[in-house]
Amino acid sequence: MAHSRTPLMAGNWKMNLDHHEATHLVQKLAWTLKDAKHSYDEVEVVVVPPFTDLRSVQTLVDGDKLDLRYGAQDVSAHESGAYTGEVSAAMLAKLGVSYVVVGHSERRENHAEDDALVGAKAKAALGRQMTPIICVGEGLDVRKAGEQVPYTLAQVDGVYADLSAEEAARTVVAYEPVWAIGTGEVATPEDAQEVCAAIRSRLAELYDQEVADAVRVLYGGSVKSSNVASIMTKDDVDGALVGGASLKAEEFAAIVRYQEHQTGQ
Ligand SMILES: O=C(CO)COP(=O)(O)O
Repeated sequence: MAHSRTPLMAGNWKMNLDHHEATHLVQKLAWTLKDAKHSYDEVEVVVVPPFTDLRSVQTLVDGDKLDLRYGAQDVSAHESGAYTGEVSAAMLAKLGVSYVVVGHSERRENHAEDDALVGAKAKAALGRQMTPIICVGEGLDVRKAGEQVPYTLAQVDGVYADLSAEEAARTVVAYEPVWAIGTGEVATPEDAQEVCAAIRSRLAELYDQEVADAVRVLYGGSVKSSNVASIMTKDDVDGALVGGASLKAEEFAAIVRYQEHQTGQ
């Protein structure tokens, strides 16, 4: 990375680990990172547990003053009211949540979320001073057709349609090619760079270069400690959104410490 954006490593636990297990994993992660003298300024570390774990994670992070932040996996686009099963941005902000994942491909697929809804969710998070991690990325058929860049940029256009430059500058984008999620099929560093760079250029077109330079663009999809360092050598990749590998403290800590195994890549 040849710029001043702080790398961000976020662990999306998906629908795994109850609040007891969450406490255990966060404690273990904090200890592992402490041993390695991890510095918060060097790499920002975020865990994204299920909603039911957030209060326990908050208590632990605040009580022990841990060097990490936490996020939620989704948020309602609505303020409050008759939306059974939904969780509002205000409720998350009250729990000290810093990040909210919006538009994950699993929500787009299983809950028919479209770009307009994802944009509204991002706006809801921003309205409570939380950072949305906006997920975009193509499926296998699109990749095979070589259409990954226009497809992903169309998602970017749709999600940012209603966001101001000030709001856009406070977002994070996660490029997660659907064919690489949970498959062990990781995109090559060049694949990741191609789309991440295109996303940044599109943000410069939609807003300006300052906004594009401020936004961190993450790669997600089968990231592990063994492949993260080479992906992180790319200029427009500012971090990773990690699924399965974030459920093991040592493995996720090794991902956070990618710089230690970056030499020679
Ligand atoms: O979907 C992902 C993170 O949001 C990626 O999941 P995996 O790392 O398990 O492939």
